[in-house]
Amino acid sequence: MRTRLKICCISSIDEARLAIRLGADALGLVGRMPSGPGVVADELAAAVVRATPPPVATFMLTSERTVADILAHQQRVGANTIQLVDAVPAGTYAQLRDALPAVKLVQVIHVIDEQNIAEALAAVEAGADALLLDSGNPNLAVKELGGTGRQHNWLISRQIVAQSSVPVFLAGGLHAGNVRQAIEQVQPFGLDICSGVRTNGYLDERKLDAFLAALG
Ligand SMILES: O=C(O)c1ccccc1N[C@@H]1O[C@H](COP(=O)(O)O)[C@@H](O)[C@H]1O
Repeated sequence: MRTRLKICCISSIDEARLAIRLGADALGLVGRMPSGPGVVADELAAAVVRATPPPVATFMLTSERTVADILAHQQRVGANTIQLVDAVPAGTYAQLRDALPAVKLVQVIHVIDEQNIAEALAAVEAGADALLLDSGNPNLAVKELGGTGRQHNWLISRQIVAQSSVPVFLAGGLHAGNVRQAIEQVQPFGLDICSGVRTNGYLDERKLDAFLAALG
């Protein structure tokens, strides 16, 4: 099966159109975060969502952790997928699903050590529709919740993919030079990339072309 591609940190409608033209299956729109280079205003994220045709998916990245705040963020942006970049309390997925039955829920797991395998499987058990394995560190005083440009331990990611009953995206420091190895080693459902296809913060057509060529 073809490895799906999500292009993250979309910062304009032009970037969205470029990503779609080159074959993106999904676009990522980064909401308010404690750190990271990809944040955009909710109004801009909402405009990108409105300009994105099906079947391209729109992922709203949220660092909110209460159901009320996540729902409020979703109402401002209108994306069809919520990407939870931080851990959420038990019961959150069920409450979100009741409120937004058509919206998919993707839980980010920041892969630091083998304990993250149990964390990932618990998120699946609790009702996440998909997992996204990234390289942040939510334990820092100023949390890193993604957009690090760093690769993590893919041996752990491979174990999560092997044991997950839902699709798993791989993120974190991907670029044209390591994407082939990422696919072979981790065997994810999809790839998620931000800094590896950007120059000075802007989506770079040549880097994206090179990434896609390496993807095969
Ligand atoms: O990009 C950000 O600013 C960001 C901030 C907080 C959470 C997630 C963020 N972006 C996501 O991080 C992954 C990995 O980025 P990279 O490829 O390592 O630069 C990216 O795909 C976005 O989903």
